[in-house]
Amino acid sequence: MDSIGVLMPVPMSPYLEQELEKRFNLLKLWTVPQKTQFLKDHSGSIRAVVGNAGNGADAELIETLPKLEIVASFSVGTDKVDLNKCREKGIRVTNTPDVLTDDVADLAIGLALAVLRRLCESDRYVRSGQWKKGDYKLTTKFTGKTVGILGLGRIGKAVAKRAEAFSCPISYHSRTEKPELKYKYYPCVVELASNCDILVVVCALTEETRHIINREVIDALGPKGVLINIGRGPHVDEPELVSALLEGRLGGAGLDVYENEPEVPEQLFELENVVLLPHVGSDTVQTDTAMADLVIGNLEAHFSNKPLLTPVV
Ligand SMILES: O=CC(=O)O
Repeated sequence: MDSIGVLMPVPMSPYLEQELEKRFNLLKLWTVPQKTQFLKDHSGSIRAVVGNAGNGADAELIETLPKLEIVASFSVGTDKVDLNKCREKGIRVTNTPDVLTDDVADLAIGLALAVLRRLCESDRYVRSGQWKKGDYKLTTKFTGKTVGILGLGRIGKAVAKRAEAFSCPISYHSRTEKPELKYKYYPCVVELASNCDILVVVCALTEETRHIINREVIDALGPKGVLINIGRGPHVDEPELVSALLEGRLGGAGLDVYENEPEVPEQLFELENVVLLPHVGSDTVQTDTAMADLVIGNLEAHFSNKPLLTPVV
């Protein structure tokens, strides 16, 4: 398979690069200065693109690569891949579900604890020597808080399971009710937000879920409510979130994702009821390896005419 051109637009995992290089002709687009010319020069040999949560394969890239057969995303979300264009052209698409579920769900709970118990702020309190002048203030209990989950797929269910261990009543909103689950279903997001203390956003980003967290939902969550976003930045109307936090209309937020990554609204930097992470939901050594192995498994299956391991298209 070493003559097969595999295009990687951005760096994502040294282990993945190393393993791809052992098997394919890996073309690292970020290392070349003249990207358009490079793509033209290699358009006859590039048969696969390996994208990620930030850089997938848009219609323009797909059109540039006439020999493209598969987009193997190093991510569970495929919102940066033009799925319709892929369907139209018979290009296969794969992602990396399941292997990252635990890490992302763990992080959701970590963010909720960090916001309510002010973990980052109290860490800064110790480091800056302020403890010597007096005790840190009281914070808010997490155990028993009502957790609302927006999107009860694999990761949503894993968040629910973890939150249950903290005695949190669970409710959710998703496109359809899941009667086999014992959690309370709300057919509308505003209702879910009005009836929970912590709202965790974990659904897929689609045209229907873009800005699903708007002013009405934020106000329904209210001055004691906490928003946790481990889904995608564009799920949230970010200027509305920022003004709600600045005006005290929302109790707090734990964010791993933003509308224009890596840009983060600077007004949030001063707020101690906000915890900001740089989109690291699945970024552990163990999961990086498992995701990379899945990307390679999908590419090897495709180029040996075997069924894909985790097909999306
Ligand atoms: O954001 C990360 C992913 O989609 O895997």
